[in-house]
Amino acid sequence: MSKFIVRGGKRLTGTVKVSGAKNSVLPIIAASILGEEGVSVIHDAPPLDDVLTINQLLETLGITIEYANETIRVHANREIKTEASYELVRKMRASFLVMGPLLARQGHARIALPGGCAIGTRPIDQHLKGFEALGAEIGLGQGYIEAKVNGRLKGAKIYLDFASVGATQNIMMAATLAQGTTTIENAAKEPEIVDLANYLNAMGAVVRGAGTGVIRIEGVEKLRGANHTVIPDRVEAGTYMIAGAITGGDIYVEGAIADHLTPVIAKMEEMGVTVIPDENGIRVLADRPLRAVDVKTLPYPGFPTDMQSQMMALLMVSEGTSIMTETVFENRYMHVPEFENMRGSIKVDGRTAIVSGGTKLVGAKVVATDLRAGAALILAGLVADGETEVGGTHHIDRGYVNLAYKFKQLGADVNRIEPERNYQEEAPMYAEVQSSLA
Ligand SMILES: CC(=O)N[C@H]1[C@@H](OP(=O)(O)OP(=O)(O)OC[C@H]2O[C@@H](n3ccc(=O)[nH]c3=O)[C@H](O)[C@@H]2O)O[C@H](CO)[C@@H](O)[C@@H]1O
Ligand SMILES: C=C(OP(=O)(O)O)C(=O)O
Repeated sequence: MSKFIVRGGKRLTGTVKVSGAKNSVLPIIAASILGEEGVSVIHDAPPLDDVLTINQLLETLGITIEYANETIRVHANREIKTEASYELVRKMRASFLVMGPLLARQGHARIALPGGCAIGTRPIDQHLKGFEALGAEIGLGQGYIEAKVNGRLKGAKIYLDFASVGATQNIMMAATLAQGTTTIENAAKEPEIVDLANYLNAMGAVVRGAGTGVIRIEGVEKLRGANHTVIPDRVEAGTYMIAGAITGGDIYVEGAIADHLTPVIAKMEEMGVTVIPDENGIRVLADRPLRAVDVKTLPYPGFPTDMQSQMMALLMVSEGTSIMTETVFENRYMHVPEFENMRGSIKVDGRTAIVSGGTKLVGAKVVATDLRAGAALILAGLVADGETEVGGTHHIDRGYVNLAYKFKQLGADVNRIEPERNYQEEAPMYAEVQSSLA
């Protein structure tokens, strides 16, 4: 079984470079389905398991994908199928993002139900409400959701009950080819929504207001492939920023965009970390004891839920008691028992976690229960006494490119131990990506 071995006690220094954002590239690859003419070229596409999964999904639809040197070329200018199988959708919820583009372009999509996962039940009712408002008929049966429309979708006004990132993206993509104007109210405002809107507009769509709570989409007849560079991953950047802070280090996170990380920077500064952004990245310097702070996760521009577990690792070793409140997902404290194995002191009551700081963490065998939990355990391992063994690496591979290598560049003692993988057998494309990185 593959695992990360972290030996604590190293102060991190130096530079680490951020990869393209997982949560941007996935919807952008899904949106490429809309390119009936030409080819899409997507730069800074990080070689992550999730990216390989969505590429495979598009290939099962009959789309040709070329992936080398972090650039993906999508040839969707051909006949495509409209069914996404359970095998691929179950691996990754974001697979459901192909529904909007398929429905818009083909008038039909049959996608396996994405189901729940470790961080909560994650319903898709807001996506479906949007598709129905645009005139689609939705059917549920035998583990699949089927959506169809006679002719084109029709623009509509859609109010989201929650500013869901996925629902905003799915509806935005569906609306690009609808007849007339669509307005999404209480839309999500994440930078990944803006990145997707920029890509759609480059394809010929007319999307306005992305990044605000109201997005307007004027439907057009046809979209074509476009060139696009994915934004840097703000969650990966935030994870390394916390690594700098937790080890009392002095690091530069190259490519990090401070505007995308405002709440993370604000909380770190409140704790006593010095954060110095410039136009190419962010320097993080921690040269004094850190103070406890309270943190509440919220949709953007609030504190990101995807940084909650990493922040909790930092709070465990800061002076004082902190209150963490998770408002986005109802069950995102699965990492707490793992932290407790490392002698972390945390009391969870529903959506609240009370973190007693000032803990001397001790290395232990722990397991990543989800992607960010895995990153947080590695962060805790960086300051724990002795050795921390982090299992569940498949979660971490969904979202962090070359994690052990990047940590080593900063001087951390993080190693990946793994049985030989037969990349060729697992996914032919994997072999290509790995060799392009070598
Ligand atoms: C691939 C990707 O971009 N994933 C991100 C995306 O996930 P995702 O797009 O799945 O997250 P959403 O914003 O949709 O979900 C947020 C909340 O809304 C609820 N909800 C969502 C849709 C719906 O139809 N009904 C409903 O009730 C969810 O259960 C959850 O409690 O945003 C999350 C919130 O920032 C991040 O943690 C994920 O990393
Ligand atoms: C929850 C996450 O991703 P996903 O929505 O793909 O599960 C994440 O990136 O932390």
